[in-house]
Amino acid sequence: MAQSKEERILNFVLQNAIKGDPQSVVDTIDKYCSQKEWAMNVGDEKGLILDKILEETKPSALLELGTYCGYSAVRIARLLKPSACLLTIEFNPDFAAIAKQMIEFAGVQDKVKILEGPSETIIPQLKKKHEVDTLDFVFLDHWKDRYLPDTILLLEHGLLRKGSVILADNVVCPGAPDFIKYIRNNNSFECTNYPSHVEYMKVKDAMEKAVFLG
Ligand SMILES: Cc1ncccc1-c1cc(O)c2nc[nH]c(=O)c2c1
Ligand SMILES: [Mg+2]
Repeated sequence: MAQSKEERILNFVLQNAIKGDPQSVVDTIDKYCSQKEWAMNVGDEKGLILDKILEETKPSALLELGTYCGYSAVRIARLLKPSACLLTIEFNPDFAAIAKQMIEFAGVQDKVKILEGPSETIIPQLKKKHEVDTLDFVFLDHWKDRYLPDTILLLEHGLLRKGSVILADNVVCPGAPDFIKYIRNNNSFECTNYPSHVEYMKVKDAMEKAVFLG
């Protein structure tokens, strides 16, 4: 069976990165995806914005929507305190299998839990099945047309508290106009836009931070 792009990315990491070194895994994926095959990792430019917001927030309970190959899960986990936990939801089982291996190779498996399935099914289960109280940080990086409905699900299930940070990738390209319209017009959120570019490209993109005010 022909290898998938995601398998090629994983194999490049397994053969070129340093086992147990999350920074080298992040750098190796960026090297492959900027020089060999483009892939939808948050990348190094937007990754630095993610890093800065994580360092400001110092979260303990985190949720990521859209694991893909595990690039951002490794990037996030490398900055977390030992007791912190990142839950990451991935709909595609092939991507989830790649991400599991990527996360284990990076040595951050104790801080990351991959939940396989649709976000609309898993979000309502987070409190009872995954022992979540409230989330300190949420990274939206899955399907743009799920950003708004999943944000509403988080609110409806009491998963946000005063100060919870939502960070959304790709609010310019591919764009999430309904999410942006809702969140910027909702007085319960304080929004900040971070202009950037699509990973590994010169095309304009941006990230949006929305702090829940309770
Ligand atoms: C695929 C693509 N083509 C051109 C421009 C941007 C994208 C793109 C970039 C991303 O960072 C994405 N993140 C999560 N989910 C996506 O679907 C996605 C798509
Ligand atoms: Mg993205």
